[in-house]
Amino acid sequence: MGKLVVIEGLDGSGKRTLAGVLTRQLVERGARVTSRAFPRYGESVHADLVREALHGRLGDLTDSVYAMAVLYALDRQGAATAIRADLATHDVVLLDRYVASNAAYGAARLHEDAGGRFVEWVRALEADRFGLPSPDLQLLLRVPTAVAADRAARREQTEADRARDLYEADRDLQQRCAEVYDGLATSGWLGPWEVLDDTSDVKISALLDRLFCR
Ligand SMILES: Nc1ncnc2c1ncn2[C@@H]1O[C@H](COP(=O)(O)OP(=O)(O)OP(=O)(O)O)[C@@H](O)[C@H]1O
Ligand SMILES: Cc1cn([C@H]2C[C@H](O)[C@@H](COP(=O)(O)O)O2)c(=O)[nH]c1=O
Repeated sequence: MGKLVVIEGLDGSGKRTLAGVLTRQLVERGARVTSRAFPRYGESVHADLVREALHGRLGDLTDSVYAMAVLYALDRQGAATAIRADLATHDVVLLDRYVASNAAYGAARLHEDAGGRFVEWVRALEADRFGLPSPDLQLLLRVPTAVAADRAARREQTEADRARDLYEADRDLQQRCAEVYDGLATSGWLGPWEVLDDTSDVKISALLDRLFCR
């Protein structure tokens, strides 16, 4: 049975970049690795609805933190069988965002913290009710909010179809989200966490030791 490793962090923090670095390093060491990113834009109707909502095209649906969270959760539920199948055939299944993104962004939108009602509601919905596999390790890519915002802004100018969405453009939301992420990591929400200060910080051998108890 493979290990489910999740990368979490703010918009523009470098999660996708880190997923690439980690995948290369793990493959070089002979691990069978597969990766996915949530939301699954272009693959799931729920993810596509999320994208429309994040760009203000679904009326007042975006205003509802709970409605948005249900869309994200349904996208993940639709991938649960595939994730389990991946875990059966790979050493590492790497996810760019998972359940903790829902907890962090929703709680931040509601001005709640990691110990608040919303975070517990997400856990009950996605872990208990939908039965999504628990992560073996959650990596929090913790870069300063201003750095993440600058990277997201630069990417908007250099990549097609990457206009910043409503969450990405909201610096106060991102700041509160960073605080909720810190709380989730400190409390070991949904499983173990490791905090990385930047992509250069990845100690791949330590990570492998931790994952495979060597
Ligand atoms: N360590 C780094 N130093 C400088 N630039 C970086 C670094 N990591 C990523 N970037 C750049 O920052 C931008 C955002 O990176 P990336 O797409 O990996 O972030 P992300 O966290 O996956 O973003 P999102 O959640 O918004 O999709 C990209 O243009 C990427 O090339
Ligand atoms: C998976 C997931 C994401 N979010 C938030 C985080 C981002 O601001 C947007 C879209 O994600 P992307 O990485 O920029 O494509 O949605 C969330 O609130 N809940 C989730 O489950």
